Amino acid sequence: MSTHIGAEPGQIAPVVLFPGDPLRAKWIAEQFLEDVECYSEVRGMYGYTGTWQGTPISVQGSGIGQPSLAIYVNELFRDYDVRSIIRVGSCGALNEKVAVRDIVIASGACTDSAMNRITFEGLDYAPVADFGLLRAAADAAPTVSDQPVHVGLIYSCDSFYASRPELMMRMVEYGVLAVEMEASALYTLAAKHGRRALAVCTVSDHVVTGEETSAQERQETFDAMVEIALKAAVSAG
Ligand SMILES: O=P(O)(O)O[C@H]1O[C@H](CO)[C@@H](O)[C@H]1O
Ligand SMILES: O=c1cc[nH]c(=O)[nH]1
Repeated sequence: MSTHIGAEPGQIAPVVLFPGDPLRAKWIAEQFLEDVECYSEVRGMYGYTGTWQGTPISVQGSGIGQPSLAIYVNELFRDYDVRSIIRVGSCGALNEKVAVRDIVIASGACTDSAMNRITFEGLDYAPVADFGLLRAAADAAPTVSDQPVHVGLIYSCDSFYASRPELMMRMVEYGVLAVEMEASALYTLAAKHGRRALAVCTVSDHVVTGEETSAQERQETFDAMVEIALKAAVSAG
């Protein structure tokens, strides 16, 4: 067992779907996987392993924010030899071309986090998705749903309630599509460990217009994102 995950070696599949919300992990396991076992309830950050169309898949909650996510990513790669992690998250749209309920596949993730600054000192590292997973997800998207899909940059922000929202809008001037709180650390740690990572997010609200989805809509639209992630995981091998 690792420090924060209560699984024995071998209980976690090589591919992990990785929502922020541990109850979304439970929902994904119940809705999409067969022969499911719960391998961890430590801190209520549920982890499950099952199969999807015959392929072993795990789903693990990451918690909110990069420090929390980084704990689980490090332990999944280091202690459980996980090969690929696909974040399935919610995000806020940042420009008028992206609408609520659209899907955003993050080719790269900007951040205001100090985590990379400490690692890279004065250098700016560019955290990017694994290209094989990215291509597989983009190819899978139209086969799953007719929800619009955007591939591009997102912004992993440390603050949900930003004290300086004008800085978030500066990201928009440079083509950033959406804001969430985890992908940048996920991509950086995957690079460090020589593993693969991707973030597929559903737009749950619009930061500019204030439009929001209802809880029921969130549940229904999250379906497509999960299916895209599962298809990408299987087809990218
Ligand atoms: O829905 P999840 O995956 O948690 O993702 C988004 O939702 C949380 C904020 O409400 C942050 O974790 C953000 O990244
Ligand atoms: O606006 C949003 C929506 C989801 N997640 C975020 O971090 N921000």
